[in-house]
Amino acid sequence: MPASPAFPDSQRIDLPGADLWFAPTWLARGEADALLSALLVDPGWEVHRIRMFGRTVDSPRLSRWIGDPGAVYTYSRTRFDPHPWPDALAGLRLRLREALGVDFNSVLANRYRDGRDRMGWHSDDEPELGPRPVIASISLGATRRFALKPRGEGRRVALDLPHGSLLVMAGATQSSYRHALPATARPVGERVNLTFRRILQVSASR
Ligand SMILES: O=C(O)CCC(=O)C(=O)O
Ligand SMILES: [Fe+2]
Repeated sequence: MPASPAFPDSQRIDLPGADLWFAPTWLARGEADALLSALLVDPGWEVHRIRMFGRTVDSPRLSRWIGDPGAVYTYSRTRFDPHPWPDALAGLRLRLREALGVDFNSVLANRYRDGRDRMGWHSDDEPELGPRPVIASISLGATRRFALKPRGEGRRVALDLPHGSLLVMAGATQSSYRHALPATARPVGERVNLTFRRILQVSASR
C-alpha cells in the first residue's frame, strides 16, 4: 500500500492529521446509474440494531454487511456475518484494488431513504480494521453532506458527496477525526453509500 492513496483524478483534501482523497466523478454517469438501480432493487437491505446513548435502537437507515467468507465485523457491540458479494459490486471491488492497491474484502452498504436517515458521529476504528485503515467510500444517488471533526482541537470540514464520487479515508484519519452523515431538512432523494474495507482477521469460514 503506498504511503498516500493518490489515484487517478483525485484531489487531496487538506486537513491536518487526516489523509483524505476525493474524486467527484470517479464513476461515469451511466455506471453510477446502473449500480444504484441494481442496489435499490436488491431485497437484502436490513435495519441494523445499534447502541445509541446506552440503548439498543433501530439504526436510522438501511444497511447490509457484505464480504468474503469469514470477514466478520463487530460494531456498535453487534456482530455481523458477511452476506456474499452481489454481482454489481464484484467489479467495483477489483477496480478499487487497481486504483488504490488495497485488497478490500468487505463493504458496508448504507441506504438513506430520505433526509431523515443519517449516521451519527463515529470513527471507523474497530480493531479488525487495523490501526491505519484505508476506507473507500462510493456515493450514489442524492448528494448528501459528509462532515468531519477532529477528536481534539482543529477545524471541521463538510464535503458534498455527489452521485458517482469516491472519497478515500486513509492514514490517521480514523484515529484523529470523527465523521457523520447528518440529517437534512432539505427534500432529498435516496442515497446509497458503499464503504469498502479490509478486515485483517478473517475467521475460518464455517
Ligand atoms: O454515508 C456515508 O457517506 C458515511 C458512511 C460511514 O461513515 C460508514 O459507513 O462508516
Ligand atoms: Fe464511517
